[in-house]
Amino acid sequence: MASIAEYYAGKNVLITGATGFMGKVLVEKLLRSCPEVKALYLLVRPKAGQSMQQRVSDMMTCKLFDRVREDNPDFHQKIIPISSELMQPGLAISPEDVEKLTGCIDVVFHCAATIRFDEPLKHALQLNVIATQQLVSLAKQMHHLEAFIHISTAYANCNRKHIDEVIYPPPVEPKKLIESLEWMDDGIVRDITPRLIGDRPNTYTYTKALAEFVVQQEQDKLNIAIIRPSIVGASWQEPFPGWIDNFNGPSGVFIAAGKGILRTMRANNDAVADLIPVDMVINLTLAAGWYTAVHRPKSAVVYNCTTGGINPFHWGEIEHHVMSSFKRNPLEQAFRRPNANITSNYLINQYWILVSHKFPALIYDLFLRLSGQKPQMMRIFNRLHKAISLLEYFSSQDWEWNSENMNMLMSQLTPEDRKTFNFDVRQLNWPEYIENYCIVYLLKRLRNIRYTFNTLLVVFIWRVFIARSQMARNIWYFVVSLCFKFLSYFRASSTITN
Ligand SMILES: CCCCCCCCCCCCCCCC(=O)SCCNC(=O)CCNC(=O)[C@H](O)C(C)(C)COP(=O)(O)OP(=O)(O)OC[C@H]1O[C@@H](n2cnc3c(N)ncnc32)[C@H](O)[C@@H]1OP(=O)(O)O
Ligand SMILES: NC(=O)C1=CN([C@@H]2O[C@H](COP(=O)(O)OP(=O)(O)OC[C@H]3O[C@@H](n4cnc5c(N)ncnc54)[C@H](OP(=O)(O)O)[C@@H]3O)[C@@H](O)[C@H]2O)C=CC1
Repeated sequence: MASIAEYYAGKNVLITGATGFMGKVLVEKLLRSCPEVKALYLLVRPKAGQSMQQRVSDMMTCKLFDRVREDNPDFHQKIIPISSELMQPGLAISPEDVEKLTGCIDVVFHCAATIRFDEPLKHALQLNVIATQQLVSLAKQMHHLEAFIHISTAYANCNRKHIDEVIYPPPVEPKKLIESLEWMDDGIVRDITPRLIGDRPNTYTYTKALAEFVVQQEQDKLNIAIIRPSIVGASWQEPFPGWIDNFNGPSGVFIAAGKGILRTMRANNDAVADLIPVDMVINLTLAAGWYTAVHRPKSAVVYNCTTGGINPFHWGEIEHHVMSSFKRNPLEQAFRRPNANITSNYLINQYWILVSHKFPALIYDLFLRLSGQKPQMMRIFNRLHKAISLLEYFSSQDWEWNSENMNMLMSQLTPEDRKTFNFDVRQLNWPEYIENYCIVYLLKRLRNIRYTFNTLLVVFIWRVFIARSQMARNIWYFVVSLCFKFLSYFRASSTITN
């Protein structure tokens, strides 16, 4: 049987959400560990004044792709951006692109979603459910499609305590919900949202559950796998330890605690913190793509991609390791010395919010006002309180996920693939992982300080040298005039070509 890299050799892969946190890691890993992959078609939208091409070019220059760049400086030739806005009918893909994609795609990875916990229901439904439905329709037209991999979340069924690797009946028939919300204005939808989502905490988990059902409906026509990661954190090993590019989930909490801003949060010390590193999730996703295409299971296979049942770590331990890491390696410009505590007691938490958050913020803002500056600390705390209030549901209780399919998949890999696409969460050393998670921010800062220091040093030595030596002065003027001539030449040639 073909190894994972052999399977992807010569394949055309379609990826949605490639500009996001997990999508980037997926693109990087495919290019690095499956170097014979034919092409990656990325569905990308223009955003914040940047064209789709510009966004993809910027993404490929980021540090995450350093190792790929080293192995293959021309890797960008394998990336084919396709303009697509998933909120639009037909995903706003041009007819020419639809023809191109239906004719050549072998594997689809659907990562795009809105992961905001406060997303209005209509918007979350449009992106997480309707866009998924449209992508599935497009996939059904693909002549050579071998696998459709949908990224869901382990919390899609967080209204249950024990979660098996099955697709549970949806809380409502998605088609009916879409039809009924169509005619309602945003105000009415906002009012009825709590009743609709019922015992789920937000529109995110609710719409991700509906999306799983939508994908499952096509299991007779497509080879489907559904990946359900729990809380996706910084990378464990690849392409280097501690890579993260956002403040979602625990990352924002860790930084707020490291900066000494966050002092208290509601979480259960003894509850399992089901964190999983992004590189492990992506390794499992690629392995699932391979398995689905090669074995073509009769029905959709669900992979609960979690750590708690196999290598549990608890919020209390996380608190301990995060705080000790920041105490040993303090962040720059911290508001106060880091000292955050978690408690499951509502009243104790409220007390500390008053004493350790609101009171110091008030004093600091008073100081800013008196010194003629704009007060800002209370605003920061209000936003932080909003963010953590949305996360507390996940840190105050625990769930049990069955992960038999994850174990089954691991047993199917060759020993070589088990190393290259490692998702064996038993190998995770939590204290070491947390240390890397926290320290990466510090390293970035230190690197900036080191660059600034080195630049200043060079300028200083040069100034001293120039002031003392006629020869150094001559070399300096020669180099400057050469640069000037070069610039003039380029300006002139670009004017001619325009
Ligand atoms: C030592 C202690 C150990 C204990 C530690 C316990 C950790 C317990 C984690 C559980 C984690 C469960 C995760 C479920 C697992 C999925 O299913 S994963 C999907 C995860 N999705 C998310 O995490 C998205 C959550 N975020 C959101 O929904 C939105 O960002 C929010 C929170 C509603 C805020 O929205 P917004 O007000 O429009 O503004 P936004 O620009 O997004 O952020 C505003 C500010 O909040 C801050 N912020 C955003 N997110 C966070 C955050 N997670 N934390 C802190 N600040 C944040 C931002 O930095 C920003 O600050 P400024 O830069 O303006 O100063
Ligand atoms: N992060 C986590 O902890 C977890 C994530 N997941 C799941 O993993 C997947 C990826 O999550 P993650 O990478 O963290 O999310 P990000 O928010 O980092 O990325 C979301 C991606 O979706 C794209 N997207 C959003 N809206 C649109 C749109 N209208 N049209 C086109 N593209 C759009 C974004 O593109 P753009 O850059 O243009 O905005 C981005 O590429 C999601 O399905 C999520 O549910 C599951 C469990 C945990």
